[in-house]
Amino acid sequence: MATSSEEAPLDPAAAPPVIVCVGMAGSGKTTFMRRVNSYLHSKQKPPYVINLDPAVLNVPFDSNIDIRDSVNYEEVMKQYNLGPNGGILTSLNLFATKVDQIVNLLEKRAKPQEDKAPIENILVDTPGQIEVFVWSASGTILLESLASSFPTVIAYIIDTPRTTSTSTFMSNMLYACSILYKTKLPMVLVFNKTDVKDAAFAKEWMTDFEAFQDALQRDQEGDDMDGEGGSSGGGGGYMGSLLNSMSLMLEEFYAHLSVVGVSSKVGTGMDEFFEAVAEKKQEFIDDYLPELQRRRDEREKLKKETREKELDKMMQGMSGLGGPSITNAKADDDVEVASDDDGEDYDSEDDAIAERESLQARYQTAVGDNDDSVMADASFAKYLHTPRS
Ligand SMILES: Nc1nc2c(ncn2[C@@H]2O[C@H](COP(=O)(O)OP(=O)(O)OP(=O)(O)O)[C@@H](O)[C@H]2O)c(=O)[nH]1
Repeated sequence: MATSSEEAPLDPAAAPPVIVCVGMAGSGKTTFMRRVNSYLHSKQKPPYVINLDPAVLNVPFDSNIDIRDSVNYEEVMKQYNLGPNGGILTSLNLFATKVDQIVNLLEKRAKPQEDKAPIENILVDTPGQIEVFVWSASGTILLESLASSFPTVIAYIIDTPRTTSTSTFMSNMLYACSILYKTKLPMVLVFNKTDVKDAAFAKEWMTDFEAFQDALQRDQEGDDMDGEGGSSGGGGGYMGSLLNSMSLMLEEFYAHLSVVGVSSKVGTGMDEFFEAVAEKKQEFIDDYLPELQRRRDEREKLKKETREKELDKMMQGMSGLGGPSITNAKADDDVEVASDDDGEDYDSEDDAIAERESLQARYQTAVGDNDDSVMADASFAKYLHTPRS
């Protein structure tokens, strides 16, 4: 029987976009996800929701795939003796081993089916600790796997009222910039909580360098009034000139972003957000997909070269066994090293077996059937269900 991976790949233009929501703790990421979810439901286009935050207590919307159904975060911390961040990271690592299953399932759901309409949007919620997700190997694997089948867009959520000083604004922009360069995916900047503070100031700072200069000046004056060097913005002295140069440097970065203002609480800005997602989806197809393909080809080439090198080495080794070597000294060395290695291997073999067994036991607990399992069930597919309610 043909597996989904053998079936015709999805046409990127017809494939649903994957919207990956990232944002600092308290930026309103969960509220935003809830709003987007209900907006799409109101348009009769229910999204496919994936929760990748193993530590979240309550998700105020139904998710189709929930990392918590597969990995027991508390148990991971206990079993591996980890803190909260290590627990999230290890949970993501365990979950990342199942990414092929997820992508296969999403590919199936994105194609027309007899009984179900194909999904039109895939929403992904990520852990509040951005760095754990964005900078971890498993985060990269998850994102790359999704991006290899679907146009993937990052929605970076920003707390607008807390970004009104030039220095916090710049910190946020640098963070967004680092995420963009790390993930290499198109990004929509979502200025949230616009019911409290309009995002016009931020849009202006991103498009008009002089407006940012004026704001810097104002922050500096504010700091001077504080007397102590102040904390309102950090526009003065060394900080002032640093912010100045950075805003110049970031001009190119701003040019590649879509910026929208939303209020997750009130519900404004949703149409603009989806327009931005459509724009970034097209950008993904035009710019990112060829780049992704180039990287994939490069990786394949490298793998092939390594394989050929190994094969070469092996063939040389085999021909060395066939008769007297013309480079005896080298051959002697080789034998010596080999026998040394053998001895060491034998000694450490017991350790290796013990280590393997203990790892095996932990892994068993992680994925196994016992009650302490950190993986709620090894037969993962059964958790890839439709919304619960
Ligand atoms: N006024 C206003 N408040 C908002 C908005 N969106 C979120 N909030 C509030 O911001 C706070 C944080 O929102 P969350 O959605 O929990 O933020 P989060 O980024 O998921 O936070 P973590 O769960 O800590 O990662 C809550 O008190 C929300 O009610 C908004 O658009 N307007």
